[in-house]
Amino acid sequence: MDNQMKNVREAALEIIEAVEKNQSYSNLLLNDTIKKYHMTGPDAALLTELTYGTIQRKLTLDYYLKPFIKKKLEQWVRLLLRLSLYQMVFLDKIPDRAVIHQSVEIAKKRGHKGIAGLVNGVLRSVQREGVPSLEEIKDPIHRLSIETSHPEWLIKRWVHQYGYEQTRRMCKENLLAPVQTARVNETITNRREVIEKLQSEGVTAVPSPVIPISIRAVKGNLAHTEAFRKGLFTIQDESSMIVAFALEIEPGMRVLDACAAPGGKTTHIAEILNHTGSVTALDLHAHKVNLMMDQVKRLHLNNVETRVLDSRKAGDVFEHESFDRVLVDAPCSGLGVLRRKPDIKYSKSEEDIYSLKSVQKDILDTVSQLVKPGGILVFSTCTVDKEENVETAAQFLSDHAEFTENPLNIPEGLPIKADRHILQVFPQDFGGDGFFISAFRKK
Ligand SMILES: C[S@@+](CC[C@H](N)C(=O)[O-])C[C@H]1O[C@@H](n2cnc3c(N)ncnc32)[C@H](O)[C@@H]1O
Repeated sequence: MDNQMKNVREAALEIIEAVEKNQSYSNLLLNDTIKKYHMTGPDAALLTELTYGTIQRKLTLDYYLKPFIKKKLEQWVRLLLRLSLYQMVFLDKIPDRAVIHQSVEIAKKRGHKGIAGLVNGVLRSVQREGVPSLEEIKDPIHRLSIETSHPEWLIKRWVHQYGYEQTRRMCKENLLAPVQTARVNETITNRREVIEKLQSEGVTAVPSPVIPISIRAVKGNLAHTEAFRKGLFTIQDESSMIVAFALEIEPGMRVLDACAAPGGKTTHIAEILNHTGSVTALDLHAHKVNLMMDQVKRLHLNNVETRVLDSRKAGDVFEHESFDRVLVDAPCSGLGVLRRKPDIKYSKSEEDIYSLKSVQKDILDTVSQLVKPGGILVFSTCTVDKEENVETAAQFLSDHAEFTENPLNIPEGLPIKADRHILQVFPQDFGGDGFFISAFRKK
């Protein structure tokens, strides 16, 4: 057990280092590491907690460590201290002396006796003296930035867009682990059957109070079940599930999903079509299109056609005005999914937001030509930034007189309301991702 725990911490340190060097995203590295070391239940859970927690709390941890670090440290030593402090300050289940012992062992193994002594000294001083108080930070923006570990530019931007209180609630929510939710595949089963089947496999799930086709996992991992392998559901965030409702799909329709991989919304649309009509699913990357095909097969769907294509070229490939519905679930900054991908908050910049906005505009301009008269175009993102969301949607309407606002059709159980054709979901609204949805109808 002791040895296993040490391995988990070393693995966590490796992931945090790779993320810090921008080598990959934390969620991808975490999955790869769990597979590589064949980690099971408790070890995988601890690795996830340590990795996400340390990344999520980076700015707070650095603030806490600052008074105890007197000289320049090698990067891995600083990260080891961050990882150790996360356990000492934010986790109750591991005694401080165990954390310090494990960290010193890692320092000895990777470095030398001197580094082990330094790690031991810093952590023992923190244990003795306690971490500095956040109350010492007078500026409210800077304090919120350190307290919730979001960069100051982002806090300023959100306060400007949504006010201080909404920003504070969003930043706090971004530190919590999201509940695992799944969309029931109603072409072959229903919510009650899925919940019973999961129960027989030792996984407890309950019906979602906000989305009629969603279940929420209470105990166990939905991904590791036979019910999942057999295609009874798709693991998907509840905010993402709202998008297909906004498309107002009817049987027999021809639908284009312009940015489709990994296929969460494509398969939802195909399920609503229930073996009628068709969904044409485009994505820029061949490997992602392959992943999408795996999902289509797993869910036993027969009405999805995939294609590797830059949707900015879709106007040359498909007949104009030939789709009843077009979805642009656009590439975006991802600032609505910081609970799942905490590293995004440190890697994205304001320039990224403006360049993504320009890609979003180009995709919308092209694929809007493919919408039939009377058809609906939905534009969605998993971000909360106004520039990428309401601004892109407003610009689209002002550039395209042939489109008008289409009032949003969303599930009644949601505790939030659309503002005519626009819906901004915040992570704190009902525990779903931060998400934006807008709908337009071609005149
Ligand atoms: C937000 S994700 C889509 C998520 C997907 N709709 C789902 O629900 O699973 C955006 C996708 O757009 C793809 N993409 C980015 N630029 C594109 C372009 N110009 N044409 C087509 N796909 C693009 C990315 O590869 C990425 O898979």
